[in-house]
Amino acid sequence: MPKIAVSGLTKSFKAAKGGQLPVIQGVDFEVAEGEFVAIVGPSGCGKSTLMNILAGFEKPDGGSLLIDGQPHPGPSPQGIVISQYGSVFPWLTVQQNLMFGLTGVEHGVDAERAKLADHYAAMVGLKGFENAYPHELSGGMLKRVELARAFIVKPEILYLDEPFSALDALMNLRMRNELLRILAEEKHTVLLITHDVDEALYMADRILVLSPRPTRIQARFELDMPHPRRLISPEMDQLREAILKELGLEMPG
Ligand SMILES: Nc1ncnc2c1ncn2[C@@H]1O[C@H](COP(=O)(O)OP(=O)(O)OP(=O)(O)O)[C@@H](O)[C@H]1O
Repeated sequence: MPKIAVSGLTKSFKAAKGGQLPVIQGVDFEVAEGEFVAIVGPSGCGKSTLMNILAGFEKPDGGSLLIDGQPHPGPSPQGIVISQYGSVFPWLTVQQNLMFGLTGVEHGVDAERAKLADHYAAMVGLKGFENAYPHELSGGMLKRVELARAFIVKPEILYLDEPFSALDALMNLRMRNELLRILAEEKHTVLLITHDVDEALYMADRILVLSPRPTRIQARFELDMPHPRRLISPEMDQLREAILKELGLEMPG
């Protein structure tokens, strides 16, 4: 059974000038457990709307969305979203931010939760910063706190909505490697929404290309390649060109 099964999904919004603005027009795909699927699409096509529906924050008008064969349970710790905007609490230390989501009895007493928080802080390279406040950290370090905060609750699905797009180019590349390293240790199902084709090529097992709004899936690409990947190779160049062509960007011959 697929982890996520989406079929015939549709969504419209009320348009500012009256009438309906169709945004999603019949999206179908499945994601297997442990698979990393990237969804790329042109600006304004409906990527964030699709992600909000997939993560359970928004209801579709039509179609079905099943998680483990069941109707979507809505937002829950089973599915964690990481977006470009960040969600770290500025008034809590790194350790307190990481402990925040550990509310279950299985997480034990405070001392055990603090130990778990420190383990995850170390996993994302923040050892020694457990007692630092967010304003004392760089943008890349804040992103690491967010990754740790997502992984510590052991979500079954990670929803990544342009997670690294607010970082500078070098930090963006670092965080891709960091994410892949953690995913190799702790297998999760991942859905990444991005406009960055290279980000998708670097990390995903499969890439779905969305059409302009009202969006549907226009093309699908399989990437049966081991990690770490070289972004410059004849195979990657061919894939990149094919995806950019689907997005309406022809490379000069
Ligand atoms: N709550 C809403 N009410 C009305 N219209 C909306 C709403 N949310 C999104 N839209 C419209 O739906 C369309 C798709 O928006 P969405 O943010 O999903 O696109 P996107 O592909 O994520 O965009 P970008 O690449 O620029 O981030 C846009 O035209 C937007 O104005």
